[in-house]
Amino acid sequence: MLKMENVTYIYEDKTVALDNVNIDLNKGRKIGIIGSNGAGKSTVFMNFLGLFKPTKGNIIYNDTVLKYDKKTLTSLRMDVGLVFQDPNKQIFFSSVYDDIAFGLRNLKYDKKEIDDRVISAMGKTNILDLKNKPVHFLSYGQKKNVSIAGTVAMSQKLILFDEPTAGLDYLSRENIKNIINNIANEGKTIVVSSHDMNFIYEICDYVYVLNKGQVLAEGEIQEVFLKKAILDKASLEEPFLIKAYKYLGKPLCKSEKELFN
Ligand SMILES: Nc1ncnc2c1ncn2[C@@H]1O[C@H](COP(=O)(O)OP(=O)(O)OP(=O)(O)O)[C@@H](O)[C@H]1O
Repeated sequence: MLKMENVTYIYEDKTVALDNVNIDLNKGRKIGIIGSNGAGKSTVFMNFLGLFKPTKGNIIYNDTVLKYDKKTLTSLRMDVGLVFQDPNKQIFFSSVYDDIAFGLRNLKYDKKEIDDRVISAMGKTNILDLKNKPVHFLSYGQKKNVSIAGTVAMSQKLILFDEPTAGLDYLSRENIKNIINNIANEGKTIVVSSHDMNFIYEICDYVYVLNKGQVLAEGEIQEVFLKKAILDKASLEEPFLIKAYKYLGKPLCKSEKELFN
């Protein structure tokens, strides 16, 4: 549904954040966009969301060059959602229910539809017990789930996750993994930007490696992560499961569960 063709993006101060980048979000169901600080990941998301317009090149949306008129951008918003890295930037309302319902109310869905969707999104993100809780009492991890629920309720075809595991403990991280897998199993496309190589390796099936605004490599997840030279060049660490395979002679597994069972 979305592609980036030869996109260069230059900020006002002349920083070249993206340099002739090609990314095709049809290449996987769960796509990782990885790169060290400043590699250009957020700028990629902003361009895919239509919030930034490429300096050169095009965003291709449903096989045509993205136009930036109100009608096309509204359609893009209905198809593409974003889960912010920091849930505090995404949550506006004081009640969990109202916050998740916000986008749906904006689109003027009827009350029953809103209720069904909010409850379903809360179920999918394991926060049904928080329904009546004021947002300011929630922990960071719980707020993260609320912000994901708000996006899940919109039921967009493609969801971008910006650093979904930042600031989360082991259990919350596992919870996010399950949520993402369940959403992908419903037929949605997930795009995850992250520094957390273990998470990306376990969750994604296809990956783009960004380095200094350029795509350094792309491919099936194991194929890319087995090439240490690429990870070194992009200043990224090898995931634990790749290390176990390469240096400890263990089988090449996609999850810790697989390795230890
Ligand atoms: N508003 C801005 N004005 C000027 N330069 C910017 C702006 N925003 C980002 N940049 C620069 O663009 C480049 C890419 O930044 P971007 O935020 O896309 O990287 P990132 O991969 O998301 O980094 P991080 O992992 O640290 O969030 C960096 O050199 C950054 O300093």
